[in-house]
Amino acid sequence: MKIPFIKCHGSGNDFILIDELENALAFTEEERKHLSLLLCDRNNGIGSDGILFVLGSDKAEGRMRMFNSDGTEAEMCGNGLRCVARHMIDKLGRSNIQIETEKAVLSVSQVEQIYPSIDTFAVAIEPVSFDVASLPMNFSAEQAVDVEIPELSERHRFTALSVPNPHIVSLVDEVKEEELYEIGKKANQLSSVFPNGVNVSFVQQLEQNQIFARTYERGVGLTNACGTAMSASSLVSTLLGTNELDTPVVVINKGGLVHCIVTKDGDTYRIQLRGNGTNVYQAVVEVNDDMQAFYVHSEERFEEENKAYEKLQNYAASLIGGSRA
Ligand SMILES: N[C@@H](CCC[C@H](N)C(=O)O)C(=O)O
Repeated sequence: MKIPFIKCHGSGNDFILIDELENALAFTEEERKHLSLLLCDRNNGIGSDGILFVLGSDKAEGRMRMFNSDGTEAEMCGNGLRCVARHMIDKLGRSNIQIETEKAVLSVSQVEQIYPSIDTFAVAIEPVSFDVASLPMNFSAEQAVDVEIPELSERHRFTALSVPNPHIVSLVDEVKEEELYEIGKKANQLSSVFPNGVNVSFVQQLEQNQIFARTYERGVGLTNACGTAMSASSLVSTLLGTNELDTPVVVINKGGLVHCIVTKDGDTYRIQLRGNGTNVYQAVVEVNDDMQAFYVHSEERFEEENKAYEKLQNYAASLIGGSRA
């Protein structure tokens, strides 16, 4: 079968976007899982953190389903939703639409650029809950805000929240990648505490309304950035750190930067995530019937937008004293 796709990314969190509706494809659940395992593989596949399947919806202009590279489906994907928003906005020629996701119908729009020449998309990250049952997480209280999880680490404190996929966030003085990898891996093997797994983030407050976030993603491992994690991290560092409500928090990540705006409406927190939705190339992948082999042809690259994105990446790296040269 021939499958047209777009290779795209949000903050370097990269995806294969397949529009099932546009291409008259209707995969079974097993096929979506198999395609994710086959195509996301960094060594033998196309290589990506996940697949974004775009489907029709009777509640919104479109529907997104997101599969991690290990073939599991996630409730939500913030960076992926920006890519799907861009795809649908380009397709429909409208700058404000709604996309159905597993847990909610979410507003997405094209907004003011966060950096010169970077088309920017704002997506709602909702619903947000601090109830441990919403992750789910087995814990001795209804919420786990700034608590120790001795099974995971004796050094760090964590806050658990769903946005609506499951996250734990730890504010640290310095993000140590190896330590994050170990804790993230352990958390995803600790089914007595996190029966459905969890995304684990380390967050460093750089200055007021500016943080650096790094995430070990459930179903993937360490990624350049995770949109829901950056949203969760902005909220947690607003509650426990020095960020302000209603003010863009600049979240620097390994793949660039985004802005997150946290608002409070009564007891409800809302987060808006703003950032790129960059297309790298589009192509057609031919997959054999048993989904064990594939061939990619007719690749068309989007050079200009990728050059523009490199400038954003260099700028983001300069903010944390790094260089991508
Ligand atoms: N990278 C995503 C999140 C993808 C899903 C996550 N790994 C999970 O299983 O919850 C994002 O940008 O939010």
